[in-house]
Amino acid sequence: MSPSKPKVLLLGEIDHERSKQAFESLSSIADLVKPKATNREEFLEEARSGAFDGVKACYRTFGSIGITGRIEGEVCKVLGEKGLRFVCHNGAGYDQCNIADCTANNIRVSNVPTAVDAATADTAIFLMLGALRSFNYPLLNLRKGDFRGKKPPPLGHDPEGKVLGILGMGGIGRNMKKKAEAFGMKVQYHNRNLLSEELSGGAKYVGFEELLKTSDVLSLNLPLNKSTHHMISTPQFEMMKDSVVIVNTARGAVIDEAALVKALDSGKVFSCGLDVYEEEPKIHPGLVDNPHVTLLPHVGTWTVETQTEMELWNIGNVRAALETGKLNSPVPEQKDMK
Ligand SMILES: O=CC(=O)O
Repeated sequence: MSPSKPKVLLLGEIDHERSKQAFESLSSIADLVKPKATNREEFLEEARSGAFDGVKACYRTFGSIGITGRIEGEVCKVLGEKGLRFVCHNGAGYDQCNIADCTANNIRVSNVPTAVDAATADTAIFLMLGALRSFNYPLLNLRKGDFRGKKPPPLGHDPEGKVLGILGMGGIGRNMKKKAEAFGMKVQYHNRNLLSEELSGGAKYVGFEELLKTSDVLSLNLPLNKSTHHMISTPQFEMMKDSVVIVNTARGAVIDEAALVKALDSGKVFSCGLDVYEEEPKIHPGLVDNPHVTLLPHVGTWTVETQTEMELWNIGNVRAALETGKLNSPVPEQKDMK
């Protein structure tokens, strides 16, 4: 008798034709299963009932948090006991997964770097220009049939000659750096590690406080974890230049949203461009009601090309897990996991 195939659990949807086919092709080496559950309680019940016995790897999407809740605690324990060894997260930011809980249950986690870089950096540039130029205000007025608004739109600022401070110089930060230079900006960065000259592309490395004190625009391009939660709050805003512009395409909770609203209201922050929020899909009323800020609903990677590449990359992680027992892009916290 041939040994039974392992199972792959699909949490969320695969949307694009090429990736649907790539996922289906895994059926030659694994049985592909989906949950019936629609919330965490039902999901745990389904797992305990044996429906996921033999699941070795799972492919999960950002939206699947609606089915499972965060990948932490009981979910890790129950799935780990049932044999789950790999969680392949389709996204760069994997803050929905508690890596310590996964490690404790012998579950390895991967994310999707690189494929997200260009589209997220494009979004950051859009938000930066929108915020610098205060484009949202005239956009709103025009749509209300009030061409430039009763009051003329506030004058914006040119990117040319301004200093862009990038906090987190990974793939997205580096991609944004190149694009910002095309607008005549000078780029400096702060990162956990100093980058080689080749990787930094000549951007100046500065300490965290110097970045805050000397940047005209501050862009957040770093992951959310315990040490970056509310990294930007009132004391940090106080250190910044007057009329600074803030751009966030990383994760909302890197900024203390209430402190940002206060800094906008006091004029310390000229404007901001945000794609991410502390409690998505809720947004602080002080942001929604402010006509001058540029807001997007977490669509940084929302293009056909990028979504397809992300799905394919994530399927590549599932395949590698099944065929070699290793993930192509394990999360850094687990790089040394035996
Ligand atoms: O938010 C998008 C991602 O983490 O890839």
